[in-house]
Amino acid sequence: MVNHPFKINSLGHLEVGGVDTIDLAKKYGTPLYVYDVNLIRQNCRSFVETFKKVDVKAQVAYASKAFSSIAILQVMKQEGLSLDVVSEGELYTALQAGFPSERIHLHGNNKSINELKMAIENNVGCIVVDNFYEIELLEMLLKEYDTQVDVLIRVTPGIKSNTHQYILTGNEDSKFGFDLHNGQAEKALQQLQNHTHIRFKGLHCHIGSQIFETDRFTKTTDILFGVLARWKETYGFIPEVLNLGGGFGIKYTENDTPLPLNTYVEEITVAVRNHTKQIDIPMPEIWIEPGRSIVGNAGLTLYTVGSMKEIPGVRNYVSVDGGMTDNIRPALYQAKYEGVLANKANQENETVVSIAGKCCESGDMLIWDLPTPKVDPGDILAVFSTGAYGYSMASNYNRFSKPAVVFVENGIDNLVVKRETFEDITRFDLTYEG
Ligand SMILES: Cc1ncc(COP(=O)(O)O)c(C=O)c1O
Ligand SMILES: N[C@@H](CCCC[NH3+])C(=O)O
Repeated sequence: MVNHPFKINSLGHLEVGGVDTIDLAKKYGTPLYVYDVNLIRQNCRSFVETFKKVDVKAQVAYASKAFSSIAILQVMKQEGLSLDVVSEGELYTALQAGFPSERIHLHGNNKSINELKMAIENNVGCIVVDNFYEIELLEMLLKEYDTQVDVLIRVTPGIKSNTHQYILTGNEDSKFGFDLHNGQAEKALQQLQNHTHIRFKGLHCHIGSQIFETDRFTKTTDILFGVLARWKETYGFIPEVLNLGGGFGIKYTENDTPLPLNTYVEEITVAVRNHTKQIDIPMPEIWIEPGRSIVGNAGLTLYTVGSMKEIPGVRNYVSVDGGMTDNIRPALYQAKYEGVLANKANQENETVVSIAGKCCESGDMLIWDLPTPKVDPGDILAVFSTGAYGYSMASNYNRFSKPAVVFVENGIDNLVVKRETFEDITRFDLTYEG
């Protein structure tokens, strides 16, 4: 019944990391994000250990946009990962978590002077340069600081993947990166090679998110190496680093059939190794940037069921105490989720309901057509695979407060992000007397 990596305990309740979710709901309230830290660690280790097994120098950079908080970044640090940040806020959080700055990579298609300064002042390991304006800013700042930085350039290979249009990034018509085919990437190379303040290390490319086919990644390496072969001949350029981004798909519903994480690493490595042999260059370091595949399936959200509306012959709406404010993905990408009544996890399904949120929007739906046992007010609904892009994309729409986040590991639960209070909601508001 629970086709996700969680157990049902002897009380018939859903259990995460050895802790009863009903106890968690009572202790911390709902909505509540719950993470199985052991699963997060397993996901990290799948990537790291596979790179070791195939004997490739690598960095696995957790894409912190998927879920950033001090506690999760401490876990990533413990696991020896690197980190992808895309803003001052994400960088600040990483520094607060004590994350080693030399393993932090700064991204962004419109980095501000302040972001670049913060990165330089904190000696981040790498800046992934996205456009010509950024090159100008970076040159100016590095001269001012009289220092050097490692740089990759982000390129768009012109590849389409089978995913939602909003989470495609490697196509030609993208706001990200230098186009590989129209000469932009080559012009960037000419500007950066042999630069006095920029140590130009190689290429970065991220083709999109929630991708299941490894052939999209191998096709990307074909395209990159087509260009690298030419750059070797023309400019003598040999990349030290190749960053192939993240985007490895996870299971949200039974229709998703993700590959084991090691498969992506193995196939990417084979493709890169073959190409390096063909064009006779040393194997570069391979960097990847998984976000969703590290935290997505390790997280779930608990809600309390409230009102219900039955429209005979049409639909049964069941409303919960959260919604698009804690999970925007169904409204934004028509994303599908599965869930169970956590307090009735071993009962037979006997009805089909649609789970509505509390916001004043008809589109505020979390799940359409979920088979469940008989639903009663007060039941606890667990929605699976909400660990990525749930909390990080949460909002205060309708002035709902953002939920708390709890980590569970080896039967012990820890609050790692507090629930927002009403005072938090109004903390920036100033009075106006007219
Ligand atoms: C540059 C970059 N790297 C990594 C990621 C992480 O993607 P995912 O969470 O799908 O692994 C993203 C998001 O799509 C991204 O834009
Ligand atoms: N936020 C998106 C993915 C975009 C990732 C960043 N490029 C999601 O929820 O699927």
